[in-house]
Amino acid sequence: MKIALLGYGRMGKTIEKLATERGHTVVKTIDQNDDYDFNEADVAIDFSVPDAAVNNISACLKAGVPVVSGTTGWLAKYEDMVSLCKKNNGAFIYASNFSVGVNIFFELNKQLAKMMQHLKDYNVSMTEVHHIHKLDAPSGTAITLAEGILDHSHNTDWVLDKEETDKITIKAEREGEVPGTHTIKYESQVDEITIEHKAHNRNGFALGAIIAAEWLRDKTGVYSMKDVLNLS
Ligand SMILES: NC(=O)C1=CN([C@@H]2O[C@H](COP(=O)(O)OP(=O)(O)OC[C@H]3O[C@@H](n4cnc5c(N)ncnc54)[C@H](O)[C@@H]3O)[C@@H](O)[C@H]2O)C=CC1
Ligand SMILES: O=C(O)C1=N[C@H](C(=O)O)C[C@H](O)C1
Repeated sequence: MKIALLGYGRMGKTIEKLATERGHTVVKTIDQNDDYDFNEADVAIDFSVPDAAVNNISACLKAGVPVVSGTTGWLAKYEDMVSLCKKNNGAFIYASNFSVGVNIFFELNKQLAKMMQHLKDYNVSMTEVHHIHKLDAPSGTAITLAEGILDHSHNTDWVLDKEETDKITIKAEREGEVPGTHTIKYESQVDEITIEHKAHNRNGFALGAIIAAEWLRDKTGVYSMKDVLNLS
C-alpha cells in the first residue's frame, strides 16, 4: 500500500516505521506545507495539529484519496468533513484513539456506565495524563469516553478541570513524556470503582491507524474504528 503521511511528528514517524515493517511504502510526507500532490498514494494518514486537520482532510477528499485522521482538537468541524466526504464519494475514518486496547476500553466504559446509571450514590469523574507537548485538552480520547458515559447518565455534559453539578469532571494533567493514560472513577461514601487504560508507547495508536488504512483503502463512506474492528 502506498501511504501519504500528513504530519511527520511523533505519530507520523512511528507510523512510517511500523508501516514499512508491514511492507507498505510512504510515498509522500506533508509537514507544515500544503503541497497536496499525493504522489499516487492509495491512502493518506493524518496525524498533524488541530489547526491543520480540516485543510488536510479536505485536500485528501477533494483529491479522491481515502483518509484516516487521528488528529484531535478539531471536532467542531467533523460534520463538515462528513458532508465533504459524501459529496466527493470519498472514504474517511476519524478516531480519537486508534489503539485496539483503547477501543476495547471504550466499550468497557459504556458497559460500566450502563451498570452504574441508576446508582445515584456514585459520582463519576475522569483523569487523563499526557506528555507536556500536547496542544489540546482534554484529550480526544477523554471526550469520547465522556460521551460514552453521558449516553447512560443523569449528567448533562463534561467540564474541564472544575466541578459542576450534574457534569462529569475531566482533569487533564501534563507530565514529562507520558504517551497517554485515561482513568475513570466512580466514587461513593463507601467505596470506589476505577477502570484505566495506560499506553506504554505510541505503537498501539500507530498500528491501529495502519490497520484502519488497510481496511479503508478500497471503500467509500464514513466509518469509525468500531467498523474496522467489528466491535458490536
Ligand atoms: N487518534 C489517535 O490514536 C492519536 C492521536 N494523536 C493526535 O495526533 C496529533 C499529532 O500527534 P503527535 O504526532 O504526537 O504530534 P507532533 O507535534 O509530534 O506532530 C505533529 C506534526 O504536524 C506537523 N504539522 C504542523 N502543521 C501542519 C500542516 N499544516 N500539515 C501537516 N503537518 C503539519 C508538525 O510540524 C508536526 O511535525 C495530535 O492531535 C494528537 O492528539 C496522537 C496519538 C494517537
Ligand atoms: O496527543 C497525544 O499524544 C494523544 N492524543 C490522543 C488524544 O487526544 O486522545 C490519543 C492519545 O491519548 C495520545
